[in-house]
Amino acid sequence: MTDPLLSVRDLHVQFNTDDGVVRAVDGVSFDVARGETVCVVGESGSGKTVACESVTRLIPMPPGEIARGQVLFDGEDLTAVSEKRLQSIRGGRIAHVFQNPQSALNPVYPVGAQIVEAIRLHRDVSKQAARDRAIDLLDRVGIPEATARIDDYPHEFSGGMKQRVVIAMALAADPDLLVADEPTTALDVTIQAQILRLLRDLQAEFDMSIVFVTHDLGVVAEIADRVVVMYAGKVMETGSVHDVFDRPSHPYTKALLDCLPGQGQSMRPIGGTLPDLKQPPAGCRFHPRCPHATADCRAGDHPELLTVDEGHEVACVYYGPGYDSAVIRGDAVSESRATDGGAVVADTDSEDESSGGDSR
Ligand SMILES: Nc1ncnc2c1ncn2[C@@H]1O[C@H](COP(=O)(O)OP(=O)(O)OP(=O)(O)O)[C@@H](O)[C@H]1O
Ligand code: NI
Repeated sequence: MTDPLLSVRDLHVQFNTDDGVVRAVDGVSFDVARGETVCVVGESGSGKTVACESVTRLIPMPPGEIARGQVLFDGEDLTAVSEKRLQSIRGGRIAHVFQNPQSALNPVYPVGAQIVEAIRLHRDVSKQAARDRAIDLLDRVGIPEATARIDDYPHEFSGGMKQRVVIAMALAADPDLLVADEPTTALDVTIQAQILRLLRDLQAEFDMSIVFVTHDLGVVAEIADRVVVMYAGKVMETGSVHDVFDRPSHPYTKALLDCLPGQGQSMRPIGGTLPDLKQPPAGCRFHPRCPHATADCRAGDHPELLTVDEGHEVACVYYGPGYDSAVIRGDAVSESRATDGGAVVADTDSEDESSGGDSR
């Protein structure tokens, strides 16, 4: 097995504010293999952006601080390298794409000039060669008539087309890793789907790894190889997209999946709110909202990640000694569904039961 391209290890990122220390990322570890798409998912405020921006130290420091941990990129610890070294990696070997394409484009320059600049920043090529490559990139990301549009200004493109331009710019230096933070959230649904398909195609073509941040599990199903489920600064569950969708094993993951709109339903939020990251609850961060919480969940440290299947890890006491994980995984639920109508989970909804009990 080759080393992962990116290995985030025991990362602790905090914000030292007047009101106290916000522990936004609190001991997060995950790997990204070459050519792999890893989705980081979780509710708003769970630390997804802070974790991903810390990879290239994009968070404001101060008030931000990487208090502990390592970010190994191709074996080099990016938390320890010089700012100069980091600048050459940013936009070069690691490219970021953000939610709002507007913020990545300069309104006073034509898009082509901006892509040419991005290319020439990281590659020693002539202006003409860079311009040809810019046209090629615009074409590859699906801008129609790229040759004619290269000298257009950002405002002459629609939101979806602008995001394509930004993606072309991110690809300019042929990065090994693309970090995309909710790149489709601001776009309408059809455009979202097109951009996701585009990223999937480009990944294969450019042989990139992608870290994709989203709070939308529908998007995860669409593009992820592996998934990191975050909650309140912690990794709650991690595994392949099949592990997480077919055998969700943390009550939080299950709750997120239950929020996915089913037939004729709209998105439902999980009950309760995120904990205060300045004073997180003792024990499992999710216990105040968890229907299965026991005294063990309410005391001590947040549970360790435990391996439940190869490559599938869960931070929940139910996978430790003395507990029956079937209660969470639902093996017991489907059993009892067949016999007593599935009264194990608290949210028994009689209408759901009559329509087959499919709560997803
Ligand atoms: N500059 C800052 N100063 C203080 N706290 C911050 C700062 N930036 C982020 N935080 C806090 O860090 C926590 C994690 O935020 P983050 O943006 O990573 O969440 P997220 O999972 O990306 O959410 P979203 O889905 O809304 O983008 C939040 O509680 C947020 O308020
Ligand atoms: Ni975010």
